[in-house]
Amino acid sequence: MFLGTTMIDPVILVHGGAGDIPEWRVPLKLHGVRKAARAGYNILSKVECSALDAVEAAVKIMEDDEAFNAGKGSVLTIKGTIEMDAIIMEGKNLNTGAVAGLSNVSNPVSVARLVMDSTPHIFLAGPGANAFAREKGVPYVPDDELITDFAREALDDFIHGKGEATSELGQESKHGTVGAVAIDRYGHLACATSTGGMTGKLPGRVGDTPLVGAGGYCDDAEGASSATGHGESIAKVCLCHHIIGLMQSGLDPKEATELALTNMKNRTGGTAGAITLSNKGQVGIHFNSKRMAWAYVRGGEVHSGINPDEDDIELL
Ligand SMILES: NC(=O)C[C@H](N)C(=O)O
Repeated sequence: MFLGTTMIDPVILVHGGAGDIPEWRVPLKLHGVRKAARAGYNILSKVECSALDAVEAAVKIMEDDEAFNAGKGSVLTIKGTIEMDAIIMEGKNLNTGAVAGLSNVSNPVSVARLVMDSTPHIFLAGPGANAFAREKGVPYVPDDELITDFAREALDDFIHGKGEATSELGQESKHGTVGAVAIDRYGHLACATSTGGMTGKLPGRVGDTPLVGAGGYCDDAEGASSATGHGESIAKVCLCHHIIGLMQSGLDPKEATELALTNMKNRTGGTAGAITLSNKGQVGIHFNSKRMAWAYVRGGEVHSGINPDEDDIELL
């Protein structure tokens, strides 16, 4: 409900993927997540702001940045092709849009938004998702323009390496899925997540990212969460829904995010990270991978980090 009065301070929190990120990629990742968080906050600062617009804008910035495994810079299937997955969700009414196996578009998150806004469905996959993007006039981008040298090298390393698709170890770790959660001044929450998946995945493989409750979940009654990491593990435990459920039983977002990730690791052996916001604007950030780039903006401050227990603060 649009109340027209300030209820809480808006917050946007983003991640740029969990993984074994090499040292030389750290500055690129931090630059990208800070830029995305600032762009999202810029939208939240407007009077007629919406958390939904803010998470879409922040994710688009990271999809356009080839330092991340989403949009341009997406990792490749074993056949050398691009198949991208994305989700967007609105906490006010649980409206959701998702796509899987998308190619030839720069911003899968915006196609997910179109699924949400202009179809009676929540999820389009494969040829249907691609045809839908064309019907909606989403600009066609040759996949060659989305494929980077890093993605090609990562696939090459994968093919000559250990031969198991991973999301957070080895070559693929040069890149990271992206995600955002936000709360606007009216108390509405939104989340969005976008990825190229895992290097060397089988064509047709769908990970956690576009699955409601796995790669993202939000409900104004509690909070919003977005995940990154080993997709099969995240999906098996419906990680984001689990986090929100733990908050419902009284944990704060930090405790809920940490406990859900520990439970996931214990049950599946996989590692991941997640970012969470409560409906009061409290932040939860945790990862059991080596690193996860994240940033959030609240008030006049931009917080960011990539190593455990890091929190750098800049003025907006
Ligand atoms: N890097 C990632 O977060 C990958 C993504 N979760 C997937 O498995 O598709």
